[in-house]
Amino acid sequence: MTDSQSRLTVRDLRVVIGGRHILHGVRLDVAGSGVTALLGRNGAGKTTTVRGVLGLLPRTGSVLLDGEETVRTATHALVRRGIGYVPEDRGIFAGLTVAENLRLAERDAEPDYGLVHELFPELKQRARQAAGSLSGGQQQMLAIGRALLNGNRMVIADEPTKGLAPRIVTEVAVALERAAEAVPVLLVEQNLPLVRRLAGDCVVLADGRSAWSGPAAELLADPEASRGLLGVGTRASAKGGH
Ligand SMILES: Nc1ncnc2c1ncn2[C@@H]1O[C@H](COP(=O)(O)OP(=O)(O)OP(=O)(O)O)[C@@H](O)[C@H]1O
Repeated sequence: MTDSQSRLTVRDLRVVIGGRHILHGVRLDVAGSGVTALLGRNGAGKTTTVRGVLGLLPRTGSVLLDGEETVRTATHALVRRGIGYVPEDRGIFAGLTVAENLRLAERDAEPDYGLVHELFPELKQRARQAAGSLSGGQQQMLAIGRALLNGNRMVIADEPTKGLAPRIVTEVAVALERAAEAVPVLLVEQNLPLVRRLAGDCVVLADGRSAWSGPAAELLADPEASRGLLGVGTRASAKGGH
């Protein structure tokens, strides 16, 4: 890790939806480099945490981006301050071409197409193809590429490998690994072998709270802790993949 300061520091994040308390005080630090994984069983609150951080849901608590409080900052302003988002459903425009999807995401005066095309040469080759006709893996690469186009301070990717074939998961993993060389990544992920490969630190949520945080390797080396926190044995999940 080149930067010991947290890029994102979340404290006591609380979200209430329709009168129901979904997050009860999440604590999360995203390192200044590399991949930090956000883990937890289905329904633990991972997506709600991401949406809360981004201001897509009303939230209270503290969300510091490079030490600056953003908990009252609107989503559009937060995005301009440098958070790239790869949503769970990828959020690409199926009827537009690959190039048009990227152009729509341009924010900086000089968007970094060099980085995007270096990481994902296919996006250059398929520039004129309708995004809706791309494979799931290619669409994911478009979604990640779009988040890397601008000089972001960090990227948040919500389950980018969900539903992808194993070979494509490997491609997305390589892409994320390379993306994390350029910008710190907060990765929501259920694929534990992928977490083992990519993540430095991880935070595990349970019932809308942070239940564990520390080095991902440490958690995944402890089958009992993994089973208790994630509901899976790490050996079984290594075989099963997802
Ligand atoms: N819009 C909503 N209205 C009501 N309840 C919601 C809403 N969004 C999320 N929840 C509830 O909040 C809890 C956390 O959901 P969330 O999607 O954040 O979990 P998750 O950890 O991302 O799960 P998964 O791994 O299945 O995506 C769940 O019990 C879910 O049913």
